[in-house]
Amino acid sequence: MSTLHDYQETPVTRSASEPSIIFENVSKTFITRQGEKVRAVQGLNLTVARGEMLAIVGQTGCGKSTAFNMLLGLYDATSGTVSVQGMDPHKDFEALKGRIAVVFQDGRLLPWRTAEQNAALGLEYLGVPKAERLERAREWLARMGLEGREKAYPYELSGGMRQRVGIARCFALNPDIILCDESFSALDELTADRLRSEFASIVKEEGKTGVFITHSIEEAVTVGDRVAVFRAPGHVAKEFDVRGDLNEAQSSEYRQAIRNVMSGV
Ligand SMILES: Nc1ncnc2c1ncn2[C@@H]1O[C@H](COP(=O)(O)OP(=O)(O)OP(=O)(O)O)[C@@H](O)[C@H]1O
Repeated sequence: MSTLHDYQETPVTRSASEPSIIFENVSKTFITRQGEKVRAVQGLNLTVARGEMLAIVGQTGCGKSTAFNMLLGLYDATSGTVSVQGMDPHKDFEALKGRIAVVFQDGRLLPWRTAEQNAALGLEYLGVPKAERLERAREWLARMGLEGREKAYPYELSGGMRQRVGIARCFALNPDIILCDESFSALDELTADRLRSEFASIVKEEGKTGVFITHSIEEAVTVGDRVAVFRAPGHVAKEFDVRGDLNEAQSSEYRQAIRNVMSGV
């Protein structure tokens, strides 16, 4: 008998306890240079509660990045509503600055800056004074195990260390929401495993809301409290509640169920 828990979507409410992120019947259509319409996202309904980590998994081209870019305010929805902490991320871009931080795949470090200067970059954009931003950057570098490497340049660091600097930069901002797009996929498996669990623990300890985009079912089940399986064009085919410690048999059952939904079985 199956032990899997399907996620029951709670009705969208507008209150103090309203979810941190809401997609309500969202669609995004691109017009190509040849004038063709591409429906990247269609009928997307999704909520992320405050303090929750949602993993989004789906095959290439199913609309994950488009949804992610709408959260960042880089794209406006063609129809429907995207709400981040009660604001429209596209229209209220300035107001949301500093509240959302992104961990990119390769750390996206500036090669001419030291680890601490890179970790302080987000705070610099927000206008935080130099002494304060470097102090916060150093605190987070230490927390990420990089004490003593503050003055190192990116070329002197391993891929895993560079990603740690990227994570330190993200947390130094003290954002409410953390977004990750394939953040650990460029690392070797062991380094990725370690960093992924450390990252997930810090997100929890700090009470942040997280959205984690990945192609990897394994990663989605490990990192997420909940896994939303996307299918093209950009909608949630099914959600799975995976919070709590899963034993190997349960984890394997979830992975298989997610694989089936991803591939449309
Ligand atoms: N700027 C754009 N102009 C036209 N079409 C686009 C644009 N961005 C994305 N698309 C199309 O929208 C669809 C969804 O793309 P998207 O990048 O969101 O998928 P994805 O799930 O993130 O894929 P991947 O996992 O490969 O990054 C694809 O068919 C893609 O070709």
